[in-house]
Amino acid sequence: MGQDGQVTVKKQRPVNLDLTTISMPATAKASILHRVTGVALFFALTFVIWAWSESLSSPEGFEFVRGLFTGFIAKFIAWGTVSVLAYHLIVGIRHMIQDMGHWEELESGNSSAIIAISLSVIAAILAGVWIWS
Ligand code: HEM
Repeated sequence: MGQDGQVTVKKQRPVNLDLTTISMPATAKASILHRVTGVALFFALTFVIWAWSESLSSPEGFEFVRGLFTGFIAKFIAWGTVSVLAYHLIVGIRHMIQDMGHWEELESGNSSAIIAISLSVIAAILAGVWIWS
């Protein structure tokens, strides 16, 4: 406290807001990506719900949506949606296991984050093979 009763803070504190120079542990990366994929899923659902609705509206609508999925852009959106869902699901399951009191220590938290991210990368590769083959 200063003499005037106000909280005094050192003015020249080091501040680093440059994300590119901040070294983040795997747990932090997993957490940030989980939020990013949660928001991405929300927007991806507009495409999924539209495609569902259109394909169920009529036989022509079904053929139209089926035709779309022969193109790269629709395939890429579908791959992105499946990959982002796989990540959010896998890291979400890790999150719920942590909520039950496991993998909260530095070592187990870190290794479970690396394993969850690795499983998601494998899932994204498999999704790509599935969609493009
Ligand atoms: C397509 C459907 C989904 C959408 C749009 C969605 C979206 C979101 C969003 C926006 C958040 C908040 C993230 C944050 O504030 O950090 C979140 C959190 C969460 N999601 Fe999802 N999610 C979906 C599906 C799932 C699934 C299938 C799981 C299964 C495990 C899941 C597990 C979780 C968990 C455990 C959290 C809490 C994370 C935390 O407390 O930091 N979500 N989700």
